[in-house]
Amino acid sequence: MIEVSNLVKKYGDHTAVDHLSFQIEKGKIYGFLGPNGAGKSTTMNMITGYIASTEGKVMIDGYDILEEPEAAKKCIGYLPEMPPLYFDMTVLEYMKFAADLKKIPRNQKDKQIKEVMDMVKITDMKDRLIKNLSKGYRQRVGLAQAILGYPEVIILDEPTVGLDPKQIIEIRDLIKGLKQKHTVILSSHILSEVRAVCDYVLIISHGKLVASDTPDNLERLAAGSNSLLMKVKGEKDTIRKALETIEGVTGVEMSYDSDEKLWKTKLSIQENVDIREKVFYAMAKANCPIYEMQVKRVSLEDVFLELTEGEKKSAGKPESSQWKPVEDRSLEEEQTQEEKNGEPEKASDEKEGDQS
Ligand SMILES: Nc1ncnc2c1ncn2[C@@H]1O[C@H](COP(=O)(O)OP(=O)(O)OP(=O)(O)O)[C@@H](O)[C@H]1O
Repeated sequence: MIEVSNLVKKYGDHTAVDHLSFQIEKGKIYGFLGPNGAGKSTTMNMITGYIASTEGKVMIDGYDILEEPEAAKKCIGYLPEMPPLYFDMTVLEYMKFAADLKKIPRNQKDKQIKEVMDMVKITDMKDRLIKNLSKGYRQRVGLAQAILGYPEVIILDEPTVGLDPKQIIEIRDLIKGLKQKHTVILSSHILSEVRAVCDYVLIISHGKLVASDTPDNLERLAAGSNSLLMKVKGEKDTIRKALETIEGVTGVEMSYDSDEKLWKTKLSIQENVDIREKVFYAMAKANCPIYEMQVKRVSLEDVFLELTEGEKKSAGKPESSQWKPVEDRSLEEEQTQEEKNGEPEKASDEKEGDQS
């Protein structure tokens, strides 16, 4: 359906997207996941033909987005990060305007507008000016224009950003419903969103694709680092020896908690092996009572944190997950870069004409 090959976008010296290649198959929801500034919006803007790539190719249903933009764009509905809405139009006026831009045949126009407005539940708001809508409703209107024309692929850039929890749930449900008839690609820096909505995840960091798989497989792949955390009373060597003989244990780390007078013990264990019972009997046999035992499974969050934690580390597997919250990253720094390299891009309203 979509084939992205060796896609590169440079803003001056800064490489925002760095040789990205991936394929999107029909009928699934894909999550494009990465911290702020990872290059998600830039990639989506290139896939949808909003901006040109520096290198590489995007094919949509066999059409090159730059060489045959009209045919390629017919297959795509796009909700950019800043929905291109005209605030002085009513919802219905805007929907008609969007339908005209998409060249929806006259005999289908009213029917489709009604269907789509019903689908995203904005019919009650049809006569309201867009500037008087809440952010959640504006997002629905943006989503509605993306769905109009029933394109095969719907691309949503951070569709729930800035919404309240109730609106987030509603928009997520709407997105899940789209899967029946469309392929959906959504970008997000929110893991729980991707976990809740997507069948397949593409993790991007510093413009590079660092992992792509189903959420379950990503967790399973990283599950080699599953571990069992314990607090045990007894002699260090006795505990260690007893634990090391247990089948499935691949490593034992111990540190003494002098307050509790217990050994804090971390067992590395093989994937899919439950050794709790063996550990219990081994410790009982060694006369070393267990005070606490907890299995620590790798979550998608751990995978994400490991993969996106730093450019230097992203090639290998970092030891820890000292994630710097994305909100803390220096926006100022990015803006300076933007100003420095200053490749002029159109304002969001000007991009309206490109929506198809
Ligand atoms: N027009 C531009 N000029 C210069 N640099 C840009 C421009 N647009 C984006 N960048 C830079 O490219 C990098 C990737 O930005 P992009 O917006 O694609 O990231 P993102 O993953 O979508 O992040 P966010 O979630 O914050 O939108 C950032 O460092 C950003 O500052």
